[in-house]
Amino acid sequence: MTLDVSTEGPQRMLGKDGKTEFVIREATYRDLNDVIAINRKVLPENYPNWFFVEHLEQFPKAFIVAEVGGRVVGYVMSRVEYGWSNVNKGKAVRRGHIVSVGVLPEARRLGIATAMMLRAMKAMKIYYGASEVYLEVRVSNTPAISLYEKLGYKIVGRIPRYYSDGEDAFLMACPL
Ligand SMILES: CC(=O)SCCNC(=O)CCNC(=O)[C@H](O)C(C)(C)COP(=O)(O)OP(=O)(O)OC[C@H]1O[C@@H](n2cnc3c(N)ncnc32)[C@H](O)[C@@H]1OP(=O)(O)O
Ligand SMILES: [Zn+2]
Repeated sequence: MTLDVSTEGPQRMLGKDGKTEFVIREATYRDLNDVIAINRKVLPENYPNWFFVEHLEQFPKAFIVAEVGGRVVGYVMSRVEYGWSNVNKGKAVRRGHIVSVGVLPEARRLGIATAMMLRAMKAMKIYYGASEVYLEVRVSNTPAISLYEKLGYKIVGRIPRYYSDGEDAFLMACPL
């Protein structure tokens, strides 16, 4: 997957329906209430407010939101860590971590998650020195798994009972 996307300023894009315009940009503090509301609406994995603030403070270039008609409809929250590679076993690397992704139901299948992910991945690489990126996803979450596969991620492991309801996670990773 090419990371041929800009990481500077707001980017206006056309949805896959050929008519919905959306904007991809870095999140600001003023977006956090919307981001938190979307997270609570679309995912069972929720976090205290400080967790969102901390990611925005530490990795602002890789905390991306999407807007349709001036309304925030999606987010990607990321971080970069130093740890064992999920791509080259035994090597310690700076690895990007996609912590949470969500798009409101009414704004799905337009390419918004794809565009936000590409921008977050490129930002992790060029601003924070990540050479690869990984994430966890529920083994039953077919839409998200196919999104990640299209972006070049591969399943590199399975984490038993990762989620609080007992479901396993796939560990997926992609070189940058
Ligand atoms: C690390 C984590 O956060 S894991 C959890 C991920 N988040 C969630 O599961 C929250 C609930 N789901 C969502 O918010 C959304 O459905 C997302 C984020 C998974 C996808 O957002 P979207 O903006 O709709 O994705 P986008 O339009 O870029 O889709 C890209 C590709 O992903 C795949 N995809 C997306 N949704 C679906 C679906 N419902 N069924 C099958 N494939 C899908 C398709 O391959 C799609 O390409 P296509 O539309 O050309 O077929
Ligand atoms: Zn994670």
